[in-house]
Amino acid sequence: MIGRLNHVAIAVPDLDAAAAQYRDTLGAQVGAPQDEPDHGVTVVFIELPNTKIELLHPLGVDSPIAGFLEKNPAGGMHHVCYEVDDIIAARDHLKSTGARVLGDGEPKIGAHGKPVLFLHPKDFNGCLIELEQV
Ligand SMILES: CC[C@H](C(=O)O)C(=O)SCCNC(=O)CCNC(=O)[C@H](O)C(C)(C)COP(=O)(O)OP(=O)(O)OC[C@H]1O[C@@H](n2cnc3c(N)ncnc32)[C@H](O)[C@@H]1OP(=O)(O)O
Ligand SMILES: [Co+2]
Repeated sequence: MIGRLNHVAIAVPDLDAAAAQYRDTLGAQVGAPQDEPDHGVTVVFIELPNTKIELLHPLGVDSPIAGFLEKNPAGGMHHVCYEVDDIIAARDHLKSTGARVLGDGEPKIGAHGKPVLFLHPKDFNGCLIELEQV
């Protein structure tokens, strides 16, 4: 069911500083910040030869990553995103296994304009999983 690793997300306390570090210190190809108000974050994507890094910073008052940054003020690995062919079939299969699908269970459009869903980290070895239909 899960396919390619689409991205690894890192929550950061200072988005501009983290983007500059990836661009200048690590010599990576860094995109422009994208506000995603529907998800409560601003994101910056870093293109790598085999996947992407997604830098995340809270946007708005009730960002879903605010609690994570309070617990991890220097930032930290936040989630991995796997690609799936059919996000509804994946969701229904996962729910049938007892996995918790976050939110109302309906996919939202993510940063790449594709449907995404999230699975509770406590159900997957402490790792927050995002699924993106490609
Ligand atoms: C523009 C979209 C973009 C894209 O790629 O397309 C994105 O990726 S948007 C990314 C931001 N959106 C989300 O993360 C949505 C899903 N996340 C959530 O709903 C919450 O973050 C949630 C429920 C995973 C955690 O929320 P919160 O921290 O407020 O809740 P708790 O304090 O109750 O946490 C419960 C428990 O889980 C641990 N936790 C929290 N976040 C993570 C994490 N990223 N990885 C691993 N574990 C996490 C937290 O420490 C609690 O553990 P406990 O032992 O009970 O203290
Ligand atoms: Co993501």
